[in-house]
Amino acid sequence: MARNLARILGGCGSLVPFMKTPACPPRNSSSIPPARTLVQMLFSKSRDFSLPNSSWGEEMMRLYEFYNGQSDVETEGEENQGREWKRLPSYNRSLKYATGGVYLSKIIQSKARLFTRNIREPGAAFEYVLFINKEKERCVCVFQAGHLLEGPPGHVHGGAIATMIDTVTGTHASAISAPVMTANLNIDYRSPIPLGSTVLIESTLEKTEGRKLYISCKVTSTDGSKRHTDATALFVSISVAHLLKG
Ligand SMILES: CCCCCCCC/C=C\CCCCCCCC(=O)SCCNC(=O)CCNC(=O)[C@H](O)C(C)(C)COP(=O)(O)OP(=O)(O)OC[C@H]1O[C@@H](n2cnc3c(N)ncnc32)[C@H](O)[C@@H]1OP(=O)(O)O
Repeated sequence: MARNLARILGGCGSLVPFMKTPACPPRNSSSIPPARTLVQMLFSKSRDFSLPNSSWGEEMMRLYEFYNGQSDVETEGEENQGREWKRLPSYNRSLKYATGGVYLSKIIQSKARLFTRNIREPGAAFEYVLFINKEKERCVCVFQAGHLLEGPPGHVHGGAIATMIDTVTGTHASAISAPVMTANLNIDYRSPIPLGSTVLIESTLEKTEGRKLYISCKVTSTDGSKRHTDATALFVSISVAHLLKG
């Protein structure tokens, strides 16, 4: 299942064989990238945004190392090491493999990118890493909120918090039953989140009913002493055809 999610979450490099035309056709020869750049575009490995970068603060690094130390490292063809958690890689494309259809094909060839992984400046916006427990009952996300996410002065915008809750619960639901879409999201904002701080976002699978997955979520300070946000979410499993309607 985790491998299945990793496949869906995979990066844009692997889309290339499925594309009939270049992602951004050049208007004239002067806009053709140099050969070295083309080689990099075709063969470089997509950036995994869930790995540490220079913007991660002390608390972000401490928690990353804490959960990563309890996580299996995925290696091709090797047995799991039996640890409790697994880090979920994260790329700036939400789809790895095109499944056909003109609408989807247009999206893939467009500039569309996964919202939370769109801002390339390290530390500017959504810095996060997600871990899922092996039984998939729980996910934990370590989130550091950058300056572009300001809402009330010095604090994180409520929409940015909602985005992260949707991302964590949505990734959790996808790991259980991909693909899914958010049908309902309820949020109680209890205390503001200081900009630049690191918080924990934890999701729990409450129940499944046919195609419906009910997930609860809380955002707390990293020591658990402060409750920032509570949420509940309903996800519905969809067929890929649902996304092809346009
Ligand atoms: C190939 C794709 C792969 C994707 C994989 C991604 C991998 C992860 C990648 C990157 C990680 C980032 C993760 C981010 C996650 C973000 C997710 C979003 O933000 S999604 C965007 C916002 N959501 C919408 O735009 C939905 C719009 N709504 C719909 O499309 C439909 O309404 C939908 C799919 C939700 C349901 O439509 P129906 O036709 O399939 O099914 P019906 O029959 O209406 O509902 C099914 C059941 O759900 C209940 N239901 C539906 N909506 C409900 C609601 N709002 N409240 C309560 N119940 C509801 C119904 O009553 C029904 O229940 P009964 O089976 O009869 O018991």
